[in-house]
Amino acid sequence: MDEILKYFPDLTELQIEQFQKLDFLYHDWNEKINVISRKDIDALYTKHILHSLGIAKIMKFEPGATVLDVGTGGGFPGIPLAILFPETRFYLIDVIAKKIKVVQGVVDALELKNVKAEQKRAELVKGDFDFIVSRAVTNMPDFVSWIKDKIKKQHKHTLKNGILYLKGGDLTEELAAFPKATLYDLADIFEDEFFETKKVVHLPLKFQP
Ligand SMILES: C[S@@+](CC[C@H](N)C(=O)[O-])C[C@H]1O[C@@H](n2cnc3c(N)ncnc32)[C@H](O)[C@@H]1O
Repeated sequence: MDEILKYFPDLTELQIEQFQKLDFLYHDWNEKINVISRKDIDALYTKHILHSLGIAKIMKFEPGATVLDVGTGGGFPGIPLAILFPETRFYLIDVIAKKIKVVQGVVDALELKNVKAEQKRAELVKGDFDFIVSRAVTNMPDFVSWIKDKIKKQHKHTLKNGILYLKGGDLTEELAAFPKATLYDLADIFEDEFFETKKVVHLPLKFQP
């Protein structure tokens, strides 16, 4: 939890309480349904929560904005972002029903009113969103083909809307077809060797697939 406060010192008491509760909730749920690898669960705050919040260091979601989290698994990056931006509406989807069961359990326990979680395949999601976030789901070309018709064509929020994708490793080849993509290095933001190869890819609305 100290890691979160170090980089997000302005949290409200409610947000601190919600982030603190994640420790118990994920340990508890993970006993029943494995959504976080055993070796990572003890580093929950760094490897999952802070990593998810890396997106918030790149983009401030405005009140009323809508965010789709594709392939959320146990709720990453969607749940940490929903705690941080309580006025933003988050729609978390995953194709595996039992993962959504965990997400719904965490959402209910935290009383997060700004989150809807649903078992759904990305390609079948209806609607349009200001932002689409994701972590570790598929390669960028496939991802873009799944979701490119789900970003609002006209938006009243920020000029920087679009896709925010948490990625690791060398992305040169994967992003070759997306010259408008900007890479943000999380190692420049968070002091922990875990973030050495971690990036946020921002692909704005008018990208050219
Ligand atoms: C490696 S996990 C990552 C989970 C989470 N984003 C995280 O970072 O912890 C990939 C997730 O994507 C989901 N997924 C894969 N293809 C999908 C699709 N077409 N639509 C929705 N979810 C999908 C899987 O079920 C799985 O939960």
